[in-house]
Amino acid sequence: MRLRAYAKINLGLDILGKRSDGYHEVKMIMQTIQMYDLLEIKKKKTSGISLTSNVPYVPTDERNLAYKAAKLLMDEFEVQEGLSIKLEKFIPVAAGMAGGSSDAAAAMIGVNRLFQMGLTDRELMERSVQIGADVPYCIMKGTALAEGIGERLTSLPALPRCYVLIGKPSVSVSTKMAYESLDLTSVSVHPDIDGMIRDIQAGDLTGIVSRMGNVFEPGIQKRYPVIGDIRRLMEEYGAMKAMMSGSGPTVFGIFQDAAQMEKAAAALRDSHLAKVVFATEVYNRNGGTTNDK
Ligand SMILES: C[C@@](CO)(OP(=O)(O)O)[C@H](O)COP(=O)(O)OP(=O)(O)OC[C@H]1O[C@@H](n2ccc(N)nc2=O)[C@H](O)[C@@H]1O
Ligand SMILES: Nc1ncnc2c1ncn2[C@@H]1O[C@H](COP(=O)(O)OP(=O)(O)O)[C@@H](O)[C@H]1O
Repeated sequence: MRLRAYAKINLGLDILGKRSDGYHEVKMIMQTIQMYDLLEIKKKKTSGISLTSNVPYVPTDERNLAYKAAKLLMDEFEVQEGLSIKLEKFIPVAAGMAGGSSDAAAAMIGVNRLFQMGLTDRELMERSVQIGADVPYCIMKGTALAEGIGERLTSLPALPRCYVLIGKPSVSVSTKMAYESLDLTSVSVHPDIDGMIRDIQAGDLTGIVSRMGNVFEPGIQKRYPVIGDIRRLMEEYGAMKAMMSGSGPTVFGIFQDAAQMEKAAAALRDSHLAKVVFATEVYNRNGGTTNDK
C-alpha cells in the first residue's frame, strides 16, 4: 500500500501561553500543501517493524515517527504479523513543515487499513497526539484552525486559488528549542487569527495574506538572517507576502499568479539562499487545489 504524507505550512501561528506540562497553548491556521513524502507499507511474515529510508539523516528505528505511529496501533491491536515501511522523504527535515508528523499520520492511516482495524479518522486522531502535537492535523489535512497544543481542530473552508513557493535554507531548527527559547513577554505583535478565519470564510485572499504572522519568526530570524533574505527575495519577486512556517526555518511565499511564482523560484535558485526550492499549490481535503467549482 502506497501513501502520501503531505507537508503543511502555518498561515498564522500565535502562542497564547505555557502550560504546566511545558507544552504551549497555540492558535494556528494550518494549511496542507502539495508536497509529500511517500510511504510504502507491507505486511511481512516475521514479527516487528522494519523501516528503510532514502535519506541517511532520519532514524530508521523506533525514533522514526512513522515507526512509532505504526507500533502504537499494532501494540494496541496485538498484531502478530510484521510490517515493513519504505519511506521516501521529499519534505525537508526539521524545517517547520511537519514532515515527520505527516509520516506518522500516513503510517497510522495505512496500518489501520492494512490490518483492518476499523478505526475512524477521529479515533486515529485521538490516538495520534501521543506521537506529536501536529499529528492529528496531519491526519485531518486541509485548511484548519488548531488550538490547545495543536490537537483541537476546527475545519475551515478551502483557500481561494493561490500558489505557494517553498524556500528552505540549509540551517535546521529544532521545534523543542524554538519553543524553549521563545520569551512570550517579548512578543509585541500577535497575528489576528480570528480575523484570518473571517477572511477564509469570506474567500478573501488579500485579507488572509495581510493577516499572516508567526510569533516564532522574529526570534528565529534573528538567529538565522537568511530567513529574512529569502522572505524579502520572494516579496521582491511578486509574493503577496512571505513568512516563516512553524518553528522554521522554511519560508513560504503566497502568489496569485503561477508564472510569477516560477520567476521567483528561478531567482531564489540563482541566489543560493535556499537549499530546497519548491513551487507548489495548496492541498484541500477534497483532494483538489482550490475551492474553485
Ligand atoms: C511549531 C509547530 C507549528 O505547527 O510545528 P513545526 O515547526 O514543528 O512543524 C508545532 O506546534 C509543533 O508540533 P510537533 O512538532 O508535533 O511537536 P511535538 O513533537 O509534540 O513537540 C516537540 C516539542 O515542542 C514543544 N511544544 C510542541 C507543541 C506545543 N503546542 N507546545 C510545545 O511546547 C515541546 O517542548 C515538545 O517537546
Ligand atoms: N519520519 C521522519 N521524518 C523526518 N524526521 C523524523 C522522522 N521521524 C523522526 N524524525 C526526527 O524528527 C525531527 C523533526 O522532524 P520534522 O518532522 O521534519 O520537523 P518539523 O516538525 O520541524 O517539520 C528530526 O530531527 C528527525 O530526526
